[in-house]
Amino acid sequence: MDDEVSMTPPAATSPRALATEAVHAGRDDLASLGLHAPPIDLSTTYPSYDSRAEAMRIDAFATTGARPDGPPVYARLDNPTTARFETALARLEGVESAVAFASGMAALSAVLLARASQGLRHVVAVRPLYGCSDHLLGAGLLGTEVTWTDPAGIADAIRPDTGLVMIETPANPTLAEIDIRAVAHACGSVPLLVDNTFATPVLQRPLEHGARIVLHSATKYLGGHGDVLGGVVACDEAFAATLRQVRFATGGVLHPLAGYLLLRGLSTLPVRVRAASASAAELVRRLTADPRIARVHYPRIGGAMISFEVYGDPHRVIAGVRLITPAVSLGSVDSLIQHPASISHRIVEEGDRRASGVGDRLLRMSVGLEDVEDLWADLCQALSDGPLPSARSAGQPLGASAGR
Ligand code: MET
Repeated sequence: MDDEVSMTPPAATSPRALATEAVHAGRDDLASLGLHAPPIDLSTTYPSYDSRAEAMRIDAFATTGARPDGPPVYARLDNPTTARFETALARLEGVESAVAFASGMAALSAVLLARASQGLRHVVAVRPLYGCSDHLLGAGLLGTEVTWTDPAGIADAIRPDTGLVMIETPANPTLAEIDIRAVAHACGSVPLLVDNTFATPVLQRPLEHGARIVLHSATKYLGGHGDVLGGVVACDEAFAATLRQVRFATGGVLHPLAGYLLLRGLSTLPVRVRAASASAAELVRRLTADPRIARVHYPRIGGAMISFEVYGDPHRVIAGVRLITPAVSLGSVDSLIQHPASISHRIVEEGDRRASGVGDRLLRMSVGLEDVEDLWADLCQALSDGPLPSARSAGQPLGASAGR
């Protein structure tokens, strides 16, 4: 009989493709554990008969912010199930580390607190951002001071106490795109944070273009099924260590069941994003040619999010859908539609909202995995409930923006 079979998987010899990482990252040790599905560790605390060793682990975490060596002492320090999701997301974004949080807003809060704790309270940001991100920066709830600018104004807006430049591209909800590389250059030594929730690492990896921090509402495409709330920051290990310390101090941890669901979501992320994007592109083509639609927004990089402005009453479209789910949020297997001025961007002051392109007739749709003909039929009947455009005869521009 052969000698014992090695329980250690052979080291990867070459970088793996994104689709492969999506399925395997964060799971590399499973075969050696004799497992197929990742185990879920629901422990809130971890027993130890050796208080001196526990004290050392606590000191090490307080000093370094590194993931604890051995049992995590307490679930606010670390969780092995969530850590699998963090490992996998970091791999997909092509960076050393990721730190997961209870929601996207908890993740953004931790970034702002981490920079403020380093004496860098000033943020430069470009609108539009997701409405609650805009509010968190602007309301000063965390002691942040924000300067809003356009991409060309970033370099001039940076001050000695600027700790962060923040953009979202494609933007929520207008799908406006920003040249990440150009902005990263303008940032100089100030870290650029890109909210990559809409694009996902399937379509865009901001760290490859000079961004230093990537933010996700994991609730959206990463989870992918509308049943898990979470947030995650991908970055280098030095900043991840600070984020873990902030997470420990403020308690915005991701529940391990959510960590499990997010890891499971990642495995189908590339397939879901590509399939939904194909349907979105087809809907964009049809909407662009439709006389009931004033304008269609769709980013050059593609994706499954579309926005469009109607001539008629946008609330009637929301009331009229029968297959598409009339709900805020995005990135689920089912299609969702919402009116940003009423919901996702309600919290942004009306003038700022309008000035950043979030008009009252704008609708945002997250295209899911239904058959595109069924989606089109539902959109058509919902649009038909509204009045036909009078503006069209006045020769107002029709058609898509943003590269279409
Ligand atoms: C609570 S409103 C928004 C949820 C989500 N971030 C969205 O843009 O739809």
